[in-house]
Amino acid sequence: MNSVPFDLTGKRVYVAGHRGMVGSALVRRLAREGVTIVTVDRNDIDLRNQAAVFDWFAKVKPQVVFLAAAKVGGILANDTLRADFIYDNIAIATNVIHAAHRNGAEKLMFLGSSCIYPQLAPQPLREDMVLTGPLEPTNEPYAVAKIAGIKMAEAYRSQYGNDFISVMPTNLYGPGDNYHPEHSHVVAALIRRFHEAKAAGVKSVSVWGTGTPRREFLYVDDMADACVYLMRVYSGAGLINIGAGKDITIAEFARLVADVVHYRGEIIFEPSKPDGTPRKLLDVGRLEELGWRARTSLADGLKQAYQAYLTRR
Ligand SMILES: NC(=O)C1=CN([C@@H]2O[C@H](COP(=O)(O)OP(=O)(O)OC[C@H]3O[C@@H](n4cnc5c(N)ncnc54)[C@H](OP(=O)(O)O)[C@@H]3O)[C@@H](O)[C@H]2O)C=CC1
Ligand SMILES: C[C@H]1O[C@H](OP(=O)(O)OP(=O)(O)OC[C@H]2O[C@@H](n3cnc4c(=O)[nH]c(N)nc43)[C@H](O)[C@@H]2O)[C@@H](O)[C@@H](O)C1=O
Repeated sequence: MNSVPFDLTGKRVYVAGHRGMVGSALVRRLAREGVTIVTVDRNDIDLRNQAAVFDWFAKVKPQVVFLAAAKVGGILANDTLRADFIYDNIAIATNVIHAAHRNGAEKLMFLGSSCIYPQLAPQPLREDMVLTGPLEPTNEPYAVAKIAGIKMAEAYRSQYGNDFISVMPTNLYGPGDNYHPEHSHVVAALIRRFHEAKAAGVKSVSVWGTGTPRREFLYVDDMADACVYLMRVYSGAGLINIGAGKDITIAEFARLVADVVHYRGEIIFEPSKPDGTPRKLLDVGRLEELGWRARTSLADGLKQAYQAYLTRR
């Protein structure tokens, strides 16, 4: 596996999706790197608009690109807004990756997701398991769009020699998360639901599904640190999983969140809501071989995430 030092110092670094949870964590993390961070608001450039993206790239010519922009959501959003998830995410990936190539970007990192792996693949999930089996139905459109982005990065490396890499993050949480009652991921959803139940003195709180699926959670500032680290040290066609290396059942996780929020009521499960894939623990062997490990424990991360929720603007 190639480990080629890439010096970020003094470079013009474009963070696509800079207002999002990962994008804002990347901006925080890159502030320590002596780079010129370049961003553009969605109201100015909709990354689904190819002409606008090509014009902007030709003017700004970012040297490095973190492609964190995407249509993102939890299991219910993915399962209901299926056309939006595939259209937006294929459009964003194709426009930004091609624009980076056309304008000579020295390096680009595409952010995929752990949902690209087959629904029932052996665990933990290794990077070579992509496309070895059927995908999880609830987020298949999103996963197909992410796989397209991965394949584009590989194809541009093969045909044009572009140094475009792809990383596969596990479930992420932390400051700047999306707290939408239906469309959020489980961490933000339960922080908000338990907090509101505590404030209202509600006797019980419902958690979707059976509580039996297992999930791995990585604090978003660890994710940003891993991305900057890999941008500096990794250059290759293969994917790199970014994870915490351990998982937990949703039932145990809900208990953890209730404890952090100090909610004392009952937790009841709603089996009519989708469980999604039973497990998606990432194999982080490649990441550790490259010298990076997650530092924030789930207990500490949840405390910080709850504080961020309480102080969010
Ligand atoms: N959250 C998670 O658990 C995981 C996330 N990922 C990946 O990490 C990346 C970031 O995710 P996350 O930070 O959670 O997502 P967010 O939804 O928090 O951020 C996504 C960002 O993309 C921007 N964006 C979306 N559509 C467009 C568009 N058409 N034009 C311009 N900008 C757009 C949004 O802008 P605006 O805010 O203005 O709408 C937002 O800033 C994504 O690629 C996602 O697939 C991977 C695995 C897990
Ligand atoms: C990152 C990943 O995120 C998505 O996949 P997911 O991991 O299934 O995402 P999730 O966080 O929404 O659910 C995790 C588990 O949690 C349970 N669960 C309980 N109660 C709530 C709840 O209130 N909200 C949500 N969302 N889930 C709940 C839920 O039933 C499921 O078993 C992909 O669409 C895709 O976007 C992707 O790549």
